[in-house]
Amino acid sequence: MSTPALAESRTGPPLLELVDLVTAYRLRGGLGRAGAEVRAVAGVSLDVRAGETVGLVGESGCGKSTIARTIVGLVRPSSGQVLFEGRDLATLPAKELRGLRQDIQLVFQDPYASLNPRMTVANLIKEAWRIHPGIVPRDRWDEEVRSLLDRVGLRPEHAGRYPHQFSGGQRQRISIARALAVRPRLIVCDEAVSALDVSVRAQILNLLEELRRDLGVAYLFISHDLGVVHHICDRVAVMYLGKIVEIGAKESVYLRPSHPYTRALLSAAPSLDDWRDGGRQEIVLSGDVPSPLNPPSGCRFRTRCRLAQDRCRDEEPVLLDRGTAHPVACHFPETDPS
Ligand SMILES: Nc1ncnc2c1ncn2[C@@H]1O[C@H](COP(=O)(O)OP(=O)(O)OP(=O)(O)O)[C@@H](O)[C@H]1O
Repeated sequence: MSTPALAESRTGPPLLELVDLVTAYRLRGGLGRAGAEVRAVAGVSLDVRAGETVGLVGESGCGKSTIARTIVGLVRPSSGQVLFEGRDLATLPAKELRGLRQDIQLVFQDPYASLNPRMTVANLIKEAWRIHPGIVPRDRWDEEVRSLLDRVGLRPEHAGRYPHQFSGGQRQRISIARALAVRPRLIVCDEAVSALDVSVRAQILNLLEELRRDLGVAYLFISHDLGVVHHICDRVAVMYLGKIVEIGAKESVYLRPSHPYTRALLSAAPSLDDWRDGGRQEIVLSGDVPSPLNPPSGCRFRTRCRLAQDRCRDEEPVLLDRGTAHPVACHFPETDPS
């Protein structure tokens, strides 16, 4: 359901730009690791343009949520930059930063955890206007709540109800309404549809797509589900152990994956069976994801890669167009159709 034209025309300036972003957590204690640093995001560059949907995929623990949390300011980058329309979030004066925080909203996997159970839907939405005054005049709040609920497919009478009175899909609609209340330019969706069953998931994806079409909102769409990302995104970035290993237009990455990790992920995604006509052999990844506390030398994927050679141990591959259809961080990318 994405717009093919957008995938090709990346002309405007970036709305969001991550420049060599590193985000590390310092461990507090236990097992002699106190003070050790987990580089959950280990040098990521990525951009999202206005009205675009960029997917970020990878196994659990590869750093996707840390990227989301860094973008919205819940954790601070250790180095590198998060730029919004060219402005560095780390160096902006507090007042400008507040305005900018309004432009970027986060929608989580578990809407129940992010919705205060003691507030009605109307108050949850109005709270956003209390935090960011000046968006909607107070005398229009009730009217605007009704219009937002309508926008996300809920009814006016839902305004007076509490989060526990809704289904999972409806709660995610409330989260989206609350995010939209501050008129964001970018919504970071962190596994936003992962907890929903298939039919509700499709409804929420269609809603996000509709909002993009009507309001021009852009998405950074984080998911471990390659089928969902294929459905909604224009571009896709594949992450492994804190780094992007392959990035490009969705059609290019899905039809011509070049990194052995991307190939393995795609081959193992059951939700893509319809799309690929059942033609792909599953590539089984051996071993576990290494700890980001002590990542392998050279290529981080080499300990699980069936194509690894000595060079992969000695030299870290950078993200480059290597005669592949799009940039890939691999010394030995595969270019034949898989
Ligand atoms: N607060 C924290 N303190 C220490 N380490 C953390 C913290 N949060 C995350 N990590 C570690 O950082 C790495 C990346 O975690 P992150 O949650 O960003 O990955 P993810 O790809 O979003 O995974 P998931 O889909 O399971 O949430 C993991 O190794 C995780 O254990």
